[in-house]
Amino acid sequence: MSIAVLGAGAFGTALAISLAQNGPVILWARDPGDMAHLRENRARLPGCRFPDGLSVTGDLPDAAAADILLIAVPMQKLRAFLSDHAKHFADKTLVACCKGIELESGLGPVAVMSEVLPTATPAILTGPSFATDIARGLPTALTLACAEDKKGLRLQQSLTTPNLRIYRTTDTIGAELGGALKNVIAIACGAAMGAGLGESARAALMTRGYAEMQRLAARLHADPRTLSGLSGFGDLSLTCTSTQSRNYRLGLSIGKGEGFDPAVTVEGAATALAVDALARKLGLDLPITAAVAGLVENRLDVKSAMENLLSRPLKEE
Ligand SMILES: NC(=O)C1=CN([C@@H]2O[C@H](COP(=O)(O)OP(=O)(O)OC[C@H]3O[C@@H](n4cnc5c(N)ncnc54)[C@H](OP(=O)(O)O)[C@@H]3O)[C@@H](O)[C@H]2O)C=CC1
Ligand SMILES: O=C(CO)COP(=O)(O)O
Repeated sequence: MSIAVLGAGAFGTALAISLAQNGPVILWARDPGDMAHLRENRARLPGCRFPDGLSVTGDLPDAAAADILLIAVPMQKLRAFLSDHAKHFADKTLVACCKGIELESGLGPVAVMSEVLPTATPAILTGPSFATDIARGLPTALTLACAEDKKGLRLQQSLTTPNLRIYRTTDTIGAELGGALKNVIAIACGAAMGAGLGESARAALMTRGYAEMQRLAARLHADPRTLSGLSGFGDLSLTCTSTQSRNYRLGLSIGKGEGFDPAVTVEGAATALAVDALARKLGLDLPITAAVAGLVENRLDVKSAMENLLSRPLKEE
């Protein structure tokens, strides 16, 4: 099965580098610049050399001729990207590699792909993985979710590499929620750490944040086991504890009262707003998510957000 990765950000580039261990891979960039010549993506993933099997193109129809298309553009850009190139994607197997919930619709990547391209086969690749770790060949495990199990099995086999171990599920809703929601909780954890509230506060936010993730997942009929796996508990643990995470770093800067580069991809910011709106619509109580929405919109400071959380009525765990 031939593979192309569409979107040459840090994650798309890292996946292409890893997959090229198995055979030829095409990496599509909207602006390839001198990547092909340098054999490196200096802007997004500096220091990670391209293996011989990786070719770079700016020609989308050429890349989209591959059997499997990994879509690695940010969540809030996904719908427009798919619509703009719909004629090339109509009957394809599309694997979303983004983590987030769309602001306008409250949908995750698989649902957006199904809506825009009803004749394509949608799947999602998600889980705890920093792009640099994958590109450097460090051991990483991810979840591949595809509602059609036979197709999911083929994808699992095609996307496994010597350092990338892929687990499989048919629960696309759980997989996309795990990846999206952990980013929101990572912002909360970063904010607490940045404001000097301590590691016990972070552990409480991770645990109660995980309860919010499970609450929303249950309401949207995800399998609870998915959330306790790589896309959920796994990615939450990684993202809430590492300064490699951009979501965690945004939180840190909010906690410290510092600015943050708006050009950096931080999926949890828009996702917090999308999930907060969705929770209100569904009548669900997601107080940490609501606090993060307040922080990213500058309606709330960390001190007040924590006071709000601590003064809520006492309840059973
Ligand atoms: N980085 C990581 O460690 C991981 C990231 N992810 C997920 O991967 C997704 C992408 O993140 P990441 O690669 O890190 O982000 P980056 O900021 O590194 O790159 C984003 C990429 O998307 C491209 N892009 C942006 N808008 C469009 C558009 N309208 N059409 C086509 N291409 C577009 C950019 O192109 P250009 O360069 O031309 O601006 C860039 O190549 C996110 O959802 C993230 O959560 C998942 C796991 C790990
Ligand atoms: O999703 C990731 C790790 O699994 C990357 O996290 P950030 O987007 O916060 O950098």
